[in-house]
Order: sequence, then structure tokens, then C-alpha cells
Amino acid sequence: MTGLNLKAVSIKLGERELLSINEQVASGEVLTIMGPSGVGKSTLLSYVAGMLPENFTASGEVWLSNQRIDHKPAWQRKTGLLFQDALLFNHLNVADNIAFAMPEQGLSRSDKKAKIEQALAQMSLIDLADAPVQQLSGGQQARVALLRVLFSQPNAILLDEAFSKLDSQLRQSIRELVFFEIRQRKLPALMVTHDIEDAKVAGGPVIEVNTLC
Ligand SMILES: Nc1ncnc2c1ncn2[C@@H]1O[C@H](COP(=O)(O)OP(=O)(O)OP(=O)(O)O)[C@@H](O)[C@H]1O
Repeated sequence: MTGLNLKAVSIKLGERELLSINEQVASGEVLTIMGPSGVGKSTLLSYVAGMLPENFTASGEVWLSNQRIDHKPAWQRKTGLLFQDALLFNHLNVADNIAFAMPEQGLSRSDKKAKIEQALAQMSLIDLADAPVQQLSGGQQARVALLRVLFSQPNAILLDEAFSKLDSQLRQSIRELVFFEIRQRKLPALMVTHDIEDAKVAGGPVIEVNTLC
């Protein structure tokens, strides 16, 4: 299968199992993970991304695009993470924030910039390539963060409360944009959220994890 496959993944904090999950996510599908605070939802995303924090251990297998990735370093896994904060680099302008994530494809600096400017225009961020990111609104920053993730050419998208800091109108438009890109690019996605509306709009399966022991 070309999507994302979590085979008997179990996350432990010390000796205590926080969460276990056995799920497949098809390409272009968003699997929503809901559940009470502290059960390990964010930690699961960190594990899939290859950034399991200290104190946690995990077992099971993670497969992405028919490759087992759970033993690979984070940079080889090609997962794109979106958090509630855009986490842009304040010392770089918009274009350089996006260029930072682009894999080396032998493109000249000006070709890279042209590609980025085209993508910015498609996301209604025209003429912002040279702007410092601190000058952007929350919604603009969210779109730059999305572009940065997409330009990194990920094989999967991980959304951790990605829309929770946006006001309700912006939330609707940004999440529609994110889900559109996920479908369009046929990427499997895991979404952690406390908002059932996010899950409804995503349209994929929803699981409730509540194995807090
Ligand atoms: N580095 C760490 N060391 C020890 N414990 C941690 C560490 N990071 C998080 N925890 C604890 O591990 C548990 C799982 O955290 P996690 O953030 O994955 O939960 P969550 O389900 O995503 O919660 P929320 O819905 O509130 O975001 C929590 O009890 C948290 O306090």
C-alpha cells in the first residue's frame, strides 16, 4: 500500500503504555486522532516524524510508501509537520523560509525564487516573497508554513492542532486549503485535533484514543 501504515505502534512513557494504534491511512486521506489531553497523541506524531522525545519509547512498525521508516533518521522519513504555531524563522524573509525546506534539485537561486513566487501568488500571498515573516498576519504565516512543508516534498503530512490558533473564519479557509493540497498531492495525513469540525471537514476516518492507563 502506498499510504501510511502504523502496525501495532505502542508509545510508552517510562514503563507506562500511553497509547497503542494499528491503522492504515490511504494516500490523500486524513486520519483524525482525537482523545483526552495527555494520552500521547502529539508524541505519536513525533514518533512518526522520527523525533520521539527523551523519556519515551515506542515499538511497532511505521511504513510509508511501502518502506519501513521507523528505524530511519527524521530527515529520511520525509514527513511534513504542521503545528499550531507556524514556527517560521524570524531572521529569514518569506521566500527564504520556504527555500530552506526545498531539496537540492540543481535549481539556480533565481529559478527557486521564481517557483516560490508562483506558489505564493497561488496562495494569495503575492508580492510577499521579500517580506520579513514577523510582518505577516497569522493567516499569512499559516499559509507560508504550509508552503514550506509542501516545498519539502513530503510523503506524508502530520497535523498537530494545526488550526487551533486561527480565528474561526481563517480556520475554515486554511484547513480547506490544507486538505485540498493533501488530496491533490495524494499524501496520507495524520491529524491530531480536539475539534470535531476539523475531523468532519477532513472527511476521513476518526479514531478516539483513550488508553490512558
Ligand atoms: N519530554 C517529556 N518527558 C516526560 N513526559 C512528557 C514529555 N513530553 C510530554 N510528556 C507527557 O507525556 C504525556 C503525553 O503527552 P502528549 O503531548 O503526547 O499528549 P497529547 O495527547 O498530545 O495531549 P494534548 O491533547 O494535551 O496535546 C503527557 O502526560 C505529557 O505531560
